[in-house]
Amino acid sequence: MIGWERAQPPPCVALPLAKRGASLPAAPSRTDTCWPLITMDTLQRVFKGTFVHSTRSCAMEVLEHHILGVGTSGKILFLESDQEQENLLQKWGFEESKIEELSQNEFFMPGMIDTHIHAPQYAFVGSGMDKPLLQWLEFTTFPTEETFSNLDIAENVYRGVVQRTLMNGTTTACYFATIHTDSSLILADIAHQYGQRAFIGKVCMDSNETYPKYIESSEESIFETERFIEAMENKKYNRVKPIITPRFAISCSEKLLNELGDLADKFQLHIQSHISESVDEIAEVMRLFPGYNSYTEVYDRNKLLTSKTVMAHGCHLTDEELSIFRRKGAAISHCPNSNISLCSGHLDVQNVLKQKVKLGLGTDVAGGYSVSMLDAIRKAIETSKIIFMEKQKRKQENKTLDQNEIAQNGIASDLNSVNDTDHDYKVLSNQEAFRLATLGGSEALNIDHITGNFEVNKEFDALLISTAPEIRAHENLFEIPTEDAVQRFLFLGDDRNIKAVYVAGRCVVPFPRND
Ligand SMILES: O=c1[nH]c(=O)c2nc[nH]c2[nH]1
Ligand SMILES: [Zn+2]
Repeated sequence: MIGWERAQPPPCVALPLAKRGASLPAAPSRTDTCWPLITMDTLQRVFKGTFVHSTRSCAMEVLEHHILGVGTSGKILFLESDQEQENLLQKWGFEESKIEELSQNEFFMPGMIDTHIHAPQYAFVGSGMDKPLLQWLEFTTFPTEETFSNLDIAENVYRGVVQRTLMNGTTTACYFATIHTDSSLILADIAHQYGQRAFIGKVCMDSNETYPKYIESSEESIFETERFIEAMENKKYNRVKPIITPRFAISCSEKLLNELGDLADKFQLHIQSHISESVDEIAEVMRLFPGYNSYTEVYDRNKLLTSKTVMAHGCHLTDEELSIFRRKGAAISHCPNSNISLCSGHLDVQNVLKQKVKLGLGTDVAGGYSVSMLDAIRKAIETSKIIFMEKQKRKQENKTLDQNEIAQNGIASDLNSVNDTDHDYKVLSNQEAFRLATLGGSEALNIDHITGNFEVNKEFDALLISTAPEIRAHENLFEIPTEDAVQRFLFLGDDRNIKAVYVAGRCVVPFPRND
């Protein structure tokens, strides 16, 4: 299997999950028409304490005094109140001593999902922050990415970015690599080796007017993308998958976009790119693609907007374009640090959610200067506050205009009237931002049937968070409501508070020692 497919309806009845680990089921006889769907899943670890996650109906659910069991498959086998402990011991046949109990200062949350990050740009993270997008690409980004034809450079930087993101709680990363197939494959190997769940995109670009040294021909781009897909298929990595990656419309011909759309369809692959990040970029796209009505249409007519597509930014998408996203089931990766750092614009998250478009968060390293998804959470909230303040200001200005008009004409025209949605605009809550960084990201990447929260049968991608001592403002922090401790972690926490990281039940941070 190349992509992460949703399970098809079962062709035959699955074995019941209960009592796994007690004894193996008899192997089916040769006359059986099909092998049972569910293989043996033995209980591997049991944790007891506080679990914080999001569901469709609740942005942040805090489950205190709960017990969670993980199977050898890496899947969550149960999550129940600890009042059920006796029943669980019986049902799953384990000893009480097997239970690993969290301290009062600890909780589990789902691993965070970075829906948009450029692995090679980790090489210059935090620099080149004084230019707008198109100049930043020309003078900082392309010259660096070009050097990734050198496999030693690639290996060095890619090891660094995988380690750093994992330590910062990114259990799933959706990576852009560079145009170089072999170094992109090294990124896949490293993600696999460290146990990070990842999409890896060999970048495609057959046009580069500003920096012509970093380019491939259309034929090369397609040939190399197929080679990349095949090599990834041969590796048979369970949790590291290829993703079709046209860089953005400016760097791709119509022919290339179209053929990449065909490839995504042929191999049923995920797709990622950039869209409507800055005003200058949109103007350039409309110049290059005069036969199209909008940036969204450029991707859509070339079959690149599907339910497995994630597009970074979308700051300037119109409601009409957002409705195409909704119809196609395509997602947006909101990268607020990058949008501010490159002065690109702000995404109105509340509007995207209102339009029911799938939405996740991304660091967009190195347009964004932080590898941490906690930073993406904070910047998403701050961006929303900026939009709120702008709307408040506009409301106030319009009120003054109205008053002046009434004074002059006895009546105010409705030219100044504030949009209804401006009146009830709500700032993004920390709970909702938490959901975007976890469950939202899994929906955006179309892997919410596998990860994103602690629902039974999903894989256990989790962070063990300790709120002590770095963010403990005073000694009795653990006496404040858990919701408050979580909020403080979201605003003040960092990798020192992330004591362990699990992907599919396997502890990947701290890194296993080689000796
Ligand atoms: O933030 C961005 N980073 C990039 O590398 C890029 N390429 C095209 N458009 C881009 N936007
Ligand atoms: Zn980007």
